Amino acid sequence: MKLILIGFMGSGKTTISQFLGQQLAEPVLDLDREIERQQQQTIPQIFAQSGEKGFRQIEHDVLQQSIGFSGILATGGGTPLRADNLQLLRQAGVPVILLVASPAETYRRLQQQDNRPLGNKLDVAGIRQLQRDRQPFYDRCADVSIMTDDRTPAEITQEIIKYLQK
Ligand SMILES: Nc1ncnc2c1ncn2[C@@H]1O[C@H](COP(=O)(O)OP(=O)(O)OP(=O)(O)O)[C@@H](O)[C@H]1O
Ligand SMILES: O=C(O)C1=C[C@@H](O)[C@@H](O)[C@H](O)C1
Ligand SMILES: [Mg+2]
Repeated sequence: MKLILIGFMGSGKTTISQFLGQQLAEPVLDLDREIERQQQQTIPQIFAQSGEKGFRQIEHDVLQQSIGFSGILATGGGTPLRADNLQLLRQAGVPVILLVASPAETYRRLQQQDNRPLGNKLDVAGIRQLQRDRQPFYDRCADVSIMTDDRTPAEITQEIIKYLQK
């Protein structure tokens, strides 16, 4: 593993991981996509069948399998919430980068897709509250935090590369 991206839904983990993979010529593993591949179900289908509790257990198991992967790991928005996941992410011994977007920008981005069972029903106030609830978990995990509002994926990617070169 070369680096790990964490952050709230819509902060850009999946998008930025693809840019970083291109720029750094590293393979990319997206935890949500890997879960869907292994389960042969979409994330909404897993939530509908097994609930959030079932999803979190699958997420943990797939993270445990994936943590030895050498490349760029994009996590799910809730991955750092479990203490055992936090431990796995920290033990990887690579930079953990937190991507941040404001509630209004997050709302705007989440409108573009209907594949987040925990995000799609939230209004801006609901997003602000859930971000607040999760902030301590993200902070415990992250080495550095990067604001993504009003910046293109290419600009954010360059900032991360600069950080890695320091
Ligand atoms: N810097 C940015 N500026 C504008 N739009 C962006 C930016 N980064 C990502 N987006 C858009 O926001 C949406 C969410 O991005 P993405 O899927 O990468 O988020 P994510 O952090 O992986 O979310 P999740 O935790 O739900 O997997 C996408 O439609 C994407 O194109
Ligand atoms: O923030 C969350 O709890 C989630 C984020 C997504 O990446 C998915 O992992 C799933 O929709 C749950
Ligand atoms: Mg994603």
